[in-house]
Order: sequence, then C-alpha cells, then structure tokens
Amino acid sequence: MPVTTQGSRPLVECESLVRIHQHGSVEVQALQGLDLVVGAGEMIAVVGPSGAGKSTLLSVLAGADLPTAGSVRVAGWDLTALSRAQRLAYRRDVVGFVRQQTARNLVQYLTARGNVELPLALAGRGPRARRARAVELLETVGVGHCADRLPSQMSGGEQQRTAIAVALANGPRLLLADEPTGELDSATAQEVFDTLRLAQHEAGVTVVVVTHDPAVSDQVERTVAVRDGRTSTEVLRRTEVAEDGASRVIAQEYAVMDRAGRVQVPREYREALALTRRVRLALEADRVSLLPDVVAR
Ligand SMILES: Nc1ncnc2c1ncn2[C@@H]1O[C@H](COP(=O)(O)OP(=O)(O)OP(=O)(O)O)[C@@H](O)[C@H]1O
Repeated sequence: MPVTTQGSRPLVECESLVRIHQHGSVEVQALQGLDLVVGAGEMIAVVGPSGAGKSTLLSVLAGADLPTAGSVRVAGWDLTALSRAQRLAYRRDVVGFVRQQTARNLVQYLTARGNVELPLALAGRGPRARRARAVELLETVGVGHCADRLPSQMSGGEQQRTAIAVALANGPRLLLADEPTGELDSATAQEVFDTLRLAQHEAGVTVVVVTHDPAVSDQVERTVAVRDGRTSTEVLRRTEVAEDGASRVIAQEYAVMDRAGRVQVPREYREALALTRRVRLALEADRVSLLPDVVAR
C-alpha cells in the first residue's frame, strides 16, 4: 500500500488515469496518465495552466466522469466499476463538491437551510433530523445567521460557505472544490479557505482544491501541479520553528516519478544545459545525476 507524504493511509489513489474526449475524428486528451495519491485527512491544492486537466480530474473523482483508462479508487470505491446505483450512492455519501460559480452551487429558490436539507432528504433523513443537522452545519461554517435567507440575499462568501455546508451534509470522506474562491475578494476568499480547513480539521474530511489563487495554494502542506494531463511537480511545505521561537514555512519542490520511473525534466533545466533527446544518467552514492550528451556536441 502506498504511503502519502503525511504517512497517512491513502484515501484517493489514481494511477495512469487517461481521459480522452472524442468529437468526430478529433481527440482531446484531457488526462494523459495522471498519478495521484492523497492521504486520508490531507488537504492538497491542485494547480496548473488552463486546459491542463484539473477540472477533468475533479469530475472523475466526483464520480461524474469516467476515465478512458487507468484506475481510480476513493475510500475503497473503484470508480471505474460502479453500477448506476453504486455511483449514485458514492456521489451522495462519499464525495462533496463545491464549484467556483456561487450561483451554481445552491438552489436559488431555497433558503440556506433548505439547500443543506436537500441532500439530507435525498439520503432519507427525516424532517427533524434534517433541520437540526442543517442548522448545526450552517452554524459550524459561520453562516447560521443566513439560515432563512435565499442565496440572492447572501454575499458571495456566505453563499460559498453555505455551499460547503451542503457538500458536508451527508458526512463525505472527500471534499472537492473547483476554484472555490475564484469569484471572491481576498478577505472573503480567506474566510472560505478557512472553512475548508475547518472541514479538514473538525470533520476529518480529505480536501482537494483546484485553485489559481497563490494565497490558497501557499497555505496547504502539498501543492500538486498538473501539466498536459499529468502530475508534473509537487511542492511540500512544512513549518519550522527557529530557536528564537519565530516560525517560517519551508517550501520544497519535487518532480513526480511515475511507476515506470519516468520523470519530467523542467524546460528551464533542459534549456540551461542544452539537454536534448539523449542524456547520460549516473548513479552516485546518494543521487542520480543527469548529464548532457557530450557526443552530440
Ligand atoms: N467535455 C469535453 N469535451 C471535449 N473536450 C473537453 C471536455 N472537457 C474538457 N475538455 C478538454 O480537456 C482539456 C482539459 O480540460 P480541463 O477543463 O480539465 O482543464 P483545466 O485544467 O481544468 O482548465 P481550466 O483551468 O481552464 O479550468 C482541455 O483541452 C479541454 O478543452
């Protein structure tokens, strides 16, 4: 069993994920062999350029899209082999989803409480239990005062926090958020991020957040960069406390190696040493060096 950077059991395991969209004779490879392991209780940020495959990855993890090839397991569920009924149960009970567009996360004609009660009703909870759970969740995410308001009567941040309460209603193991702070100013974005943190710490939920916002990605312990449908690099952060008691965050970037041992060498490194098609690998006591092909010069 793979062990994550945090040493916890993996909750999410994607291996060699491929997702090809076919439009007539045109193929778009949204995912091209993506590997990702996320530990139970971990919170990671997924970053990468537009079109890299981030949203596709979230859709697959949400059980809303099926990969063309590869394997994906979440909390023991094999997402490539679910029956229709299992897929519904997975989407209802195991995973919660928050989108960027505040308006798309909530049913506009229901109050905040009504919105949180909806997934509880779909899971068969009775009216009293629903109401109590909805009120409690809205209080927990800091929008108890909005319980009887319609989304149009709430700020963007209040709507996103309500959306997080909706996503948490059925006690999911995994919370997915696609640019949850994309439409918010920085102070409000921080409140929404703090609510995701709360879900991670208080409810023990594993959180995967896709973001372009460095203020978000700089605050998580692990940021995974997706490029051309693959995980390319990871940044790990840890807090170090100096002797004078001051703490500082140490960030270290790693390249990701797949099962076959393939590593992508960043373009700036290749250009700096004019590395082309052929390179020399040298095994040393504590490192593997990658050297230019002198014959080619
Ligand atoms: N339903 C679809 N049909 C065809 N192509 C698609 C579909 N969904 C995504 N793609 C293509 O797959 C690639 C990856 O898209 P995806 O939305 O996952 O990227 P992204 O990293 O989330 O981008 P962004 O940051 O702009 O949201 C893109 O080239 C996109 O055009």
